[in-house]
Amino acid sequence: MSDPAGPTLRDRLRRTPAFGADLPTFEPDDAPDAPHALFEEWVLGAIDAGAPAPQAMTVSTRGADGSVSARVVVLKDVTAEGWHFATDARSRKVQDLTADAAVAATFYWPTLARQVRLTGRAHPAGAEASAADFRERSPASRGAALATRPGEPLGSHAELVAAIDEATARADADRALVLPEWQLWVVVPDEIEFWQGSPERAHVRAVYRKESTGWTRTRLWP
Ligand SMILES: Cc1cc2nc3c(=O)[nH]c(=O)nc-3n(C[C@H](O)[C@H](O)[C@H](O)COP(=O)(O)O)c2cc1C
Repeated sequence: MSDPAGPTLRDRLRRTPAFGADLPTFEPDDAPDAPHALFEEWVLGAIDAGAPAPQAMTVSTRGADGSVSARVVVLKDVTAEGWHFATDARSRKVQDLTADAAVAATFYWPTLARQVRLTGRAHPAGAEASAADFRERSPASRGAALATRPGEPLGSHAELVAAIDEATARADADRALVLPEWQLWVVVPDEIEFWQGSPERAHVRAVYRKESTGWTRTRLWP
């Protein structure tokens, strides 16, 4: 709780700057023809600049009942096919995407004041790619994935820790062990927006849209 005599939460939020001063620039006129190349440039720039969790991707979905939800996942790769992430087939996001493939994915690199927004559709990458992704995980990550029962009520934290210990030992003993519910998913965008914040508030915004002839690129008012 904040000190009742001190500044309010509202004051603190208003006084906290959203961006730093030393920001990169973005010139859409010089950007690559395909958004994949620009995204790669930006995510590599975020990694090289030491941005925290540069691979964090917020995936937003819509369920069969129309309810929406969003959560952070780890970006595994970007290929000509799309943006890859891995998850458990029993999770809400997979239930949502199975009912409705429409998806949005968002990246934000705060120290660079850069945001990327994708919208499109998602599909599973297939059993082989999913198993390969699972096998590439560390024993601890495989153990954690094997132990969990996504979204089910959990009695205590100790129960989780014991389940992870037991599953990690199994994963350690058997390199070939794969969680059947492990799924690699691919987000295939039809629109990608790149946004570069500016200390002068002249933010730069450009959107790529997929047309039958290829990608178009348009500068937008921020
Ligand atoms: C930084 C970060 C990375 C995460 N990476 C993943 C991931 O790669 N896959 C995943 O299923 N959940 C990941 N999670 C957990 C999800 O955000 C989410 O809590 C979980 O997948 C359940 O989501 P759902 O019930 O909406 O499907 C991550 C969370 C954070 C904060």
